[in-house]
Amino acid sequence: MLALTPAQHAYLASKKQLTYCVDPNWMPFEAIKNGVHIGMSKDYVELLSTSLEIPFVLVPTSRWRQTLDYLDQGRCDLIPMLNRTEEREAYAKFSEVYLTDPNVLVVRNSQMSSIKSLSDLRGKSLAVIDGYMQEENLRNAHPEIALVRVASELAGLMRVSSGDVDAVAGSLLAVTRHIQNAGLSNLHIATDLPQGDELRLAVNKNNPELLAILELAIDNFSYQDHSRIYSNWNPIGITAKTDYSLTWKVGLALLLILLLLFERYRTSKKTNSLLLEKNMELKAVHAQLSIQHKHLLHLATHDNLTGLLNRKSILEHIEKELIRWRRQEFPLTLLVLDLDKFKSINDQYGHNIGDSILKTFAATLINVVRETDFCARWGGEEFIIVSSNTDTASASILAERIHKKLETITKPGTPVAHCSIGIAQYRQADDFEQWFERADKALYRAKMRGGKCTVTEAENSKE
Ligand SMILES: Nc1nc2c(ncn2[C@@H]2O[C@H](COP(=O)(O)OP(=O)(O)OP(=O)(O)O)[C@@H](O)[C@H]2O)c(=O)[nH]1
Repeated sequence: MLALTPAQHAYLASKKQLTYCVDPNWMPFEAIKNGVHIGMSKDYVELLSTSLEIPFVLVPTSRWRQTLDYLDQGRCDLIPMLNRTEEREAYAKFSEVYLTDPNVLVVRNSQMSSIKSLSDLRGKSLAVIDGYMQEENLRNAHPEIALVRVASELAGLMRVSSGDVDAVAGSLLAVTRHIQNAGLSNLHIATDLPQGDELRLAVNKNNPELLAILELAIDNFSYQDHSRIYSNWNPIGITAKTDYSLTWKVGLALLLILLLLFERYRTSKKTNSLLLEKNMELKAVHAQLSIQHKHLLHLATHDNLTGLLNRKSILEHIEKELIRWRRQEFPLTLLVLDLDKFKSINDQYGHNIGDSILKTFAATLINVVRETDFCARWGGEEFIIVSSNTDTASASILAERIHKKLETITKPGTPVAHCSIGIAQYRQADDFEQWFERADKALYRAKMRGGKCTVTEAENSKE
């Protein structure tokens, strides 16, 4: 059950239904087929509709640009899967990221060795999908590349395949699906692009109430929901199927070799195309496995609930950071954070609200720290931040920002969460345990002062 405020209930009751627009041609993420919405976003929309108890009605569009225009003009209430970009922020507001997919550069096999990264495309042509995030990113970041706008990923792949343009940028899942379905065997994935898809829900910027409601519903998506939707539209069973068909095709290839004795020219052509087809299948399987691998790696290194690094993985980062420290000493500071009176929040509001506070707290840390800092869930309601090139004084400023931010981000229906923070700067000859213990003692002192405050190791030792 979602913790909606009375105002949010009234908002939904007055709307009666929510309208949405999708990309008409972006499988497996989403598409419109014979007027019906299909793809992963369809399943997410159904989840939203069930948990908010309101019908979601598709407003069909024929091109992606039109989908964006409809949101801008308020002709639909939301787009369920949208990357955030500077240009889109002029008319849309975005939820947290809830689905990611790498983006890749695809080239012809014959250009495999000459185009290995974006920098090899200087003076060459690159197909981008009209209105997609990559069009905006690459237009701004790589003016030296001649961009060719195309209507869809498939149109871009066909033009690369025919030699009309040199490369195309697209989402890994969509690109591998098209290459496989259209049998574009002369294409090859050259590299990952720096920016992949980070998909969020988007509403018209004049509608922040709706965004707050949708965010509550997204928070409720479970890991099982995500993996069920992913496997609905990206069936992993392909590996087993491919094995059988490979066996069958190898048999056929042997038969063709016998026929070679009679029809040398025709048969060799067929064998060649068969091998190319198998090669493509292997590439597709390889791409699927690499997605699964990334997914599993993420599960092994990140905390399931908050998405932060887990304890095992932060310890590995710290080990590397200490090796770096020994080469070039720099101020390196550890912050240990613990939510205050969390047991009584759980007791009073229930475990689900407790979980939601942990997630919001984690998102706050990620927002506040620098890109070079590492944040992790240490366990339960305890978190740590390792901040490089930061001394105790700067870490105290960071801690203050966290306290302040917590005051402002409380969601409707949830209590204000506070935390206590202990800080210790790394010292030569410390091992991690000694360093952690010093920060933990400072945290204990902060708790003794009643919580909602920061104590540095220096203050702690004065007392
Ligand atoms: N909802 C939720 N609660 C958790 C999770 N992990 C740990 N907890 C709870 O966090 C609470 C921690 O309680 P305590 O260690 O007594 O700490 P506290 O109530 O925050 O008290 P102080 O730290 O002294 O302010 C326990 O009730 C745990 O069950 C989690 O993943 N979700």
